[in-house]
Amino acid sequence: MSAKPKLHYFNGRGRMEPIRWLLAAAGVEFEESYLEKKEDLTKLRTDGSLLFQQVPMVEIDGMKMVQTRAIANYISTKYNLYGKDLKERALIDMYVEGMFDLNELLMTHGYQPAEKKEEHYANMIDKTENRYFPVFEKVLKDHGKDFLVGNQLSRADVQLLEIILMAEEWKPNVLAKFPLLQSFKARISNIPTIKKFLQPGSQRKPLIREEDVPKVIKIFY
Ligand SMILES: N[C@@H](CCC(=O)N[C@@H](CS[C@H](CC=O)c1ccccc1)C(=O)NCC(=O)O)C(=O)O
Repeated sequence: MSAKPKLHYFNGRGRMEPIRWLLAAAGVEFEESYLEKKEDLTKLRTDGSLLFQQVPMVEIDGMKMVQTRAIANYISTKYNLYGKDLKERALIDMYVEGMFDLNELLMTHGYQPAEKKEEHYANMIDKTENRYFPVFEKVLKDHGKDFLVGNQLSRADVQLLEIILMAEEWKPNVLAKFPLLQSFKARISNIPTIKKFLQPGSQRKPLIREEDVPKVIKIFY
């Protein structure tokens, strides 16, 4: 039995949350090592653990993986969350890259300075409702299956549920015009491994509180 993956990041969502979601959906237990101060980051850097001096870093299968997308690709391939063939993987990649673009907005909103928050929010919600969610609503309609690609769970389904929940945190009725996304959310949330991850006490991280933002920034700058 290989050792559990070990995630190195601060105790929050940031760029590591999509990786936590994938591991949880795959039913893979993982450990976490939290960076709490700049010295914790410096230590990882000086012992040569960070290829680009950055986190996320995941110790998995004897590797110290960095770069969120590379880590997510590895986990998705290893745990069969990447479709059944090259064409399904191509669709999954397109959908997931779009989701990463939306996630960049959703993930960073809480970190925006006061003077940028209103404009950032308007753009974030506009892109959510008018660029990204309409695409996935149509994919679900045209594909007509339980999942976005093929007929099995993939990383695309996992990451779409993650961003749906993040979008709802900022705008609770964001799915009002997307009935197929509403049923998708209920269906995927009910998958046992995901249902467990959504329970209180799991390793899923909460939305960052405004008062904690300076503490996170201080670790990295
Ligand atoms: N391409 C890479 C990029 C990885 C990356 O940007 N890592 C950062 C920490 S995460 C960041 C922390 C505050 O800015 C954050 C925290 C919360 C939300 C968004 C970003 C880092 O290590 N910054 C130190 C440095 O760059 O010297 C990847 O996809 O993995």
